[in-house]
Amino acid sequence: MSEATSRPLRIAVIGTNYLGANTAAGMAEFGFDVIGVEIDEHRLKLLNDGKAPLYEPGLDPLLKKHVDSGRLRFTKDYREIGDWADVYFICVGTPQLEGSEAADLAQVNSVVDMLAPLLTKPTLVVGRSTVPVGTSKKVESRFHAEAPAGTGVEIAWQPEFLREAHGVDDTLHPDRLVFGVQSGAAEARLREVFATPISEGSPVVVCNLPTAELVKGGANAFLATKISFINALAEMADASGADVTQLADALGYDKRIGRGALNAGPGYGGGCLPKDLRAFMHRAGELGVEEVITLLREVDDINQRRRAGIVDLTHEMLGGDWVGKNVTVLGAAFKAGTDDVRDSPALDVAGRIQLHGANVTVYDPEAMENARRVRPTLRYAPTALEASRDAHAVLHLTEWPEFRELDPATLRGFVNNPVVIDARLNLNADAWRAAGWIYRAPGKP
Ligand SMILES: NC(=O)C1=CN([C@@H]2O[C@H](COP(=O)(O)OP(=O)(O)OC[C@H]3O[C@@H](n4cnc5c(N)ncnc54)[C@H](O)[C@@H]3O)[C@@H](O)[C@H]2O)C=CC1
Ligand SMILES: O=C(O)[C@H]1O[C@H](OP(=O)(O)OP(=O)(O)OC[C@H]2O[C@@H](n3ccc(=O)[nH]c3=O)[C@H](O)[C@@H]2O)[C@H](O)[C@@H](O)[C@@H]1O
Repeated sequence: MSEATSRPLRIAVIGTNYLGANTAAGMAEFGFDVIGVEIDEHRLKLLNDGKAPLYEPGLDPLLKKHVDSGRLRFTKDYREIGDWADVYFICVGTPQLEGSEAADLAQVNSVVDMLAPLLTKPTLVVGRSTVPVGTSKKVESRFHAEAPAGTGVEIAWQPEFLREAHGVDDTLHPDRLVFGVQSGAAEARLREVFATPISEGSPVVVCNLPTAELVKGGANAFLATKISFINALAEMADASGADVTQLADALGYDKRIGRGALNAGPGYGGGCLPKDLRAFMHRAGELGVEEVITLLREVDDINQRRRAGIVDLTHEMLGGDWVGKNVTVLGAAFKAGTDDVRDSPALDVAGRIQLHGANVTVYDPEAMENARRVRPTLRYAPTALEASRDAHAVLHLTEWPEFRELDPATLRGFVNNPVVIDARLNLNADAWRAAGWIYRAPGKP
């Protein structure tokens, strides 16, 4: 409840795809009145029908529940939120800038363009998008200069750590809340907004704006580093006959290390870790902290090497010849549980192999539509079995449970050549070998 008016808080969520759709639904679930602002007509229509614009387990029912209850609606018209909300959350995209490693802040700037002129009363604008350190102060200067309310518009930054495929749970039950604030009033307002998870035990870190911005970039840089570290150990395992999965299990028991983000595989992808690591390096360069770039450059290089390594191994398993060879790619999403194909290792590998001249057929349980849109020249099949027809090599590149449940004996009947490359190290090697397959998994003997 707003203390002043005894009505539920009013929350505006600007930009409602992966981050924003989860945020808007979560805010409604916390009991607030929510308006989501989205400029993409297709997403807007889906959202107003109570449907998520993406595949995210549990999000459709939550959206539907609150669209139906009237607590949540979506619009493209900023006039509906001007002077309406108690808190404005900025959740627009910050992709990699074309031709640079920097973050592209055009969407954040477009929010300021449209929102600032509509704010005539004091209010709180909270950034949730991932931005380079220093961005929030620039956003603040613009609001102060361009909003009729001037310095009455207060800026806070509250980075979000949700993982796709776990978006709803991570939004409702965050493992931590980071409030980058400049006043006790802003902290109090954020504590009011997140009262439910705080009462359930989510820890809160209250800090200044640059710390909040750096926490987010730092978290993703650390995750990327951990993944590349285990992938470097996979290279060591390949060179020495060790098993990287057992290695990860044994390292993970050390509480200081932990087992999370230690699954070796085709490297990290998605709409966040790759571009956030690069934006972090770029910003470090601007700030003159070159050592950070030296540290993280290798993380990115190892990640790229994983994709190239899978292509090389496929070439080797095809007898060193691409021509006339059929390659099946199981998986298109950047990880299981999502239809997101942004910077997906699976699609990248598929595209590289196609460029070499092989015929590539892709199957994914959820990401076919998105994959077709970004890689229209690849072939697509409606099932894993169909995709494997006449294959000379089958590549397991996204760890969907249905791939682990495939019967290798049945699949054996579909292919030309029983070669499987388990880049996710997630199939039952013994079962595949017993069914007559040549099973290879980078990092495993
Ligand atoms: N995808 C994820 O799981 C997470 C993303 N983040 C960060 O959150 C931010 C958003 O990420 P995504 O949702 O993945 O991005 P996205 O690019 O998928 O979605 C951004 C949405 O904002 C809309 N938009 C752009 N400009 C707008 C404007 N001026 N007004 C209203 N809507 C506008 C777009 O149409 C789009 O629907 C990024 O900074 C990302 O790094 C943070 C945590 C998790
Ligand atoms: O900033 C963001 O947007 C989000 O980025 C990641 O979330 P997400 O991209 O959804 O996916 P992760 O589960 O972290 O996986 C990222 C990539 O690393 C790969 N990965 C992950 C874990 C692992 O052990 N090994 C590994 O190769 C995944 O397959 C995937 O390609 C972070 O985990 C979130 O905390 C963060 O909020």
